Amino acid sequence: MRIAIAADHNGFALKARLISWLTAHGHTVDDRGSHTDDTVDYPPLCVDVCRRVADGAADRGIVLGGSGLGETIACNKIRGIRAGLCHDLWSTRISRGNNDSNVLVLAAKVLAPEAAEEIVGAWLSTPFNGGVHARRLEQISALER
Ligand SMILES: O=P(O)(O)OC[C@H]1O[C@@H](O)[C@H](O)[C@@H]1O
Repeated sequence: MRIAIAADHNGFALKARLISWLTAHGHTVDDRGSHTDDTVDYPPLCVDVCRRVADGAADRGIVLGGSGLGETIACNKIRGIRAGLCHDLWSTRISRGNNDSNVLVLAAKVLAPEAAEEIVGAWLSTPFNGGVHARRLEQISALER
């Protein structure tokens, strides 16, 4: 998949590790920054990744922050984005299977690097279940109109 990824100062180190993991697993990664661990505001980074997903320039997006909470709020402001903050495999599978999330948000201050890799792997491989969930997603999409 073509994956756009970004992180603020809190997620900078984990982003580098995940880029290596994603590349090793055959994905094409578009690193949207930040490129240093200097303190930065995360909303523009979220917008950049999410616009690439919404426009079709990327298949999926991954955003990393400290808690991931602000990033999730920002990402879900972008039309067409379904961003899920995932701390474990259960929520990751729900995020894909029920919510068809197209942006994964990770909390660098919560997750061990190995857990983050495991979550990314599950998120990329779990299909959307459709059915009743498609109807609910359409109800959510209607909120954007
Ligand atoms: O590190 P500081 O600037 O205190 O807070 C930024 C974090 O606040 C949270 O919403 C985000 O997860 C972001 O990473």
